[in-house]
Amino acid sequence: MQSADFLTITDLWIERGERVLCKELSFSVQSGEVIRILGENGAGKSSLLKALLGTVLIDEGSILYLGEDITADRSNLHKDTLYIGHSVGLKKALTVRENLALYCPDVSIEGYQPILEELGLAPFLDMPVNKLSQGQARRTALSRLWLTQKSLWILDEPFSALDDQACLLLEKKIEQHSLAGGVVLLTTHIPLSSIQPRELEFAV
Ligand SMILES: Nc1ncnc2c1ncn2[C@@H]1O[C@H](COP(=O)(O)OP(=O)(O)OP(=O)(O)O)[C@@H](O)[C@H]1O
Repeated sequence: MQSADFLTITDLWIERGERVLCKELSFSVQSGEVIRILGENGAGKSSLLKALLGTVLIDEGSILYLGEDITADRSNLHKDTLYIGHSVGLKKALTVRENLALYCPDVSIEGYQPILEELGLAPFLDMPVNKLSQGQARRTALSRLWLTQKSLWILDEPFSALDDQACLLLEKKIEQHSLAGGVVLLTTHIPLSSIQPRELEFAV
């Protein structure tokens, strides 16, 4: 028996304000795929990611997750998804350690010391996020990719504010996730150097 697509998007129609962002958009995603959503500023890439998550309403169309229709109820998708959006989504008054404890309650931070060292976060664990640079805050948000186990990563501009070393580290992590059968949907305006995602042009 043929296994179901990881995601099947059919005839998606999204309007925001006065604009139609997409009409009858259909595509499917298989396990292990990395998909880069392409499009100019304002094309609707972030809106599409949010529509998949259910935080932007879709006007028409359907979304299947592993063969199950989740258009009306995304809870099964949410259980398996890690979303990191444009804003880093951290509690700014809390320290890096406190944020990680909040978002990754099941892990012992000490067990992840090597990756926190590699991400350059170890010296800042007890610093409030509002005292970090943008790149350090982005690294903190992205460390959840190492600290949690979710099959679907939805990453909106994950490379922004990162230096070359952190970009490479993130690309390597995305590649490992896909080799392990995970799925990554991402947007980025930054050229990628070591991974070649499937590209999905987003335009009306
Ligand atoms: N909260 C909102 N309410 C109404 N319209 C919005 C809202 N957020 C974004 N839009 C509109 O939706 C359209 C698509 O925006 P979106 O952020 O999805 O584009 P994008 O392709 O991700 O852009 P960028 O590359 O600049 O990040 C834009 O016309 C924008 O003005």
